[in-house]
Amino acid sequence: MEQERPVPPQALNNAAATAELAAALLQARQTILPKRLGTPGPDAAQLQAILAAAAHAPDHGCLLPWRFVLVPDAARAALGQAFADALRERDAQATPEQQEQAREKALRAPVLLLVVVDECGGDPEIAPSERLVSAGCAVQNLLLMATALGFGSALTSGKALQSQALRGLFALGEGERALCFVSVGTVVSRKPVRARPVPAQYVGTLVPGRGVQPWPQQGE
Ligand SMILES: Cc1cc2nc3c(=O)[nH]c(=O)nc-3n(C[C@H](O)[C@H](O)[C@H](O)COP(=O)(O)O)c2cc1C
Repeated sequence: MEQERPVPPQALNNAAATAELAAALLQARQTILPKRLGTPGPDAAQLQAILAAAAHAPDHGCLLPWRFVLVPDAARAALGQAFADALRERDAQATPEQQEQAREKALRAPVLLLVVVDECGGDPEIAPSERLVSAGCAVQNLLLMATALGFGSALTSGKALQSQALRGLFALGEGERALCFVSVGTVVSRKPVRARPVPAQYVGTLVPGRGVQPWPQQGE
């Protein structure tokens, strides 16, 4: 298997330019739902770059507790059937129209991946929550690389992920959990970007004796 060549340190020696580029990339990513993603999808080299980005996620214990399963065109009908079966697992009265709607969800976006996390294999000291964080980081890397290559992307979830139909189709092991799907493709249309929270909304400062106080503190 081809190893990635390490980036020479001098490639990142202009911190200001690198930060500006990183901020632009982060800010460019927004969810583009699968129904808004069309062809062309990434070519083989682009898909390789997107998938390779995941490997740069932090991974406590280097367990590689997550994996991705590509769902190519030839497997979309089977996934659609699993979605319809999952619906019937939850609702035996689901109408044929509802089942068809469920099936149709498998046909969107040129690239579709299932994210799977292994919650208990390997070192039992590494908790499921840490594995989920690692998986989240891997997914974000993948989304950012897709964005950098000019593609739109989205995560989608739903009750079908826990269904026997889907678990069976993907042959998930006992300790494995299907986290979400990742879709990638060309942006056909997009919604306006959403307002982002600012750090003051999600950052506090620990002040011994006074608990967690707002950030920034006065004078900071
Ligand atoms: C694990 C996960 C699952 C998601 N599943 C869905 C989904 O099923 N349907 C959906 O519309 N958005 C889904 N989203 C996307 C969020 O709705 C989206 O990230 C949010 O609206 C913020 O938009 P942004 O990604 O453009 O910042 C999911 C996001 C995450 C992290």
